Amino acid sequence: MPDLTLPAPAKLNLFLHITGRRPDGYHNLQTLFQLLDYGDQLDISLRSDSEIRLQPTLPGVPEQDNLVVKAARALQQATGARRGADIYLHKRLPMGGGIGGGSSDAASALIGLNHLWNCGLSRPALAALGARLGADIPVFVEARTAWAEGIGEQLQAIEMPEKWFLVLAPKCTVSTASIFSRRELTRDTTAITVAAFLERGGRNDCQALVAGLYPPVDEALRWLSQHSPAQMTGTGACIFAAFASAAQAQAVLAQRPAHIPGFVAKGINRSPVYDRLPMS
Ligand SMILES: C[C@](O)(CO)[C@H](O)COP(=O)(O)OP(=O)(O)OC[C@H]1O[C@@H](n2ccc(N)nc2=O)[C@H](O)[C@@H]1O
Ligand SMILES: Nc1ncnc2c1ncn2[C@@H]1O[C@H](COP(=O)(O)OP(=O)(O)OP(=O)(O)O)[C@@H](O)[C@H]1O
Repeated sequence: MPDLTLPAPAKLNLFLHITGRRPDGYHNLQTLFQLLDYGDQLDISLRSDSEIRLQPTLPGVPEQDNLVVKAARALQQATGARRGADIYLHKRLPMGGGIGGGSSDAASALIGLNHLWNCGLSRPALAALGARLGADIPVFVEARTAWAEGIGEQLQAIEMPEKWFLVLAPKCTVSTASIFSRRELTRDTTAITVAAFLERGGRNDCQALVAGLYPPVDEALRWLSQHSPAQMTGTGACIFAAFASAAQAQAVLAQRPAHIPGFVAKGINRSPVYDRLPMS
C-alpha cells in the first residue's frame, strides 16, 4: 500500500490569447484554465534514504527529465528534506497534448511530498517553486479552475458552469517550445476582461498555426466542428468541445473516427487534490 495516492487532473485552455513576448522569450498570455475530473494518478511511498525513484519510465522521457522527479528534487533542495520517495505514475493523459499532464503530475508530486516530508511549504510557496519548472504547474498547485495572465502564473480562481467536455487526442505530439518559437505566431492580441470573455468567448491564438503544421489536429478539428464548436487546448494537439450533459458528449464520442482516441470528462472548479490534502 502506498503512503499516499493523489490524482493529477488534466486542464483545458478554454481560450488562449497571446498578448506579448517578454525579453526572456516567454510569452505573456491570457487564458482560462478549466480543470477536468480526469487525469493521471501518483502512488507515493516514503523511503528511508533520500533517493527519488519513479516507475514506469515514460517513452522518450529519461527518469531524471520526468517532471515528477524534477519536482521532487526541487522540493528537497528548497527545503533540505532528507527523505526520498518511490513514486508510481499511472499515466492516462496523452503527452504533449496541451492538457497539462506533466505539469499536473509535477504539482501533485509537490503537494504530496510537501505533506509526507512535513516540509510545511504554503500553497503559494509551492506554486512559486513549481513555476520555475513549468508555466502550467502553478494552476495545478492552486488546484482551482482559474483565469490566468502573465506567463500563466498570475491566477485568479473563477467559478465556471460545470459542463461536460469531449476531448479528442490526435495521434501526434506538439512541442510547446517549437510552437512558441514560430515566426508566424500572432503575439499581439489585445487584452480582454473576464467579463468580456464570459460574454463573447475567446479563441486559441496557436490553433490555426498548429492545425496547418499537424494534419491530425486539422482533421480532428474539422470532424468535431461538425457536431459542436471545437477548439484546441494549449499548443495542442488535443481539441475539445463543451456539452450540457455527459450523455450528449458520449454520443458524439461514440461516432468519432476509430483512429482518433478521445474521452469525456466533467469540468470541475476545484481539483480533487485540493479535497484530499487541504492546506494553507
Ligand atoms: C501554452 C500553455 O500550455 C497554456 O496553458 C502553457 O503556457 C505552456 O506551459 P508549459 O507546458 O508548462 O510550458 P513550459 O514548460 O514552462 O515552457 C515550454 C516552452 O514554451 C514556451 N513558453 C511557455 C509558456 C509561455 N507563457 N511562454 C512561452 O514562450 C517557452 O519557449 C518554453 O521554453
Ligand atoms: N510526467 C510527465 N508526463 C508527461 N510528460 C512529461 C512528464 N515529465 C516530462 N515530460 C515531458 O514534457 C513534455 C510535455 O508533456 P505534457 O504531457 O505535460 O504536455 P502538454 O500536455 O502539452 O503540457 P502543457 O499543456 O502544460 O504544455 C512531454 O513530451 C515529455 O517530454
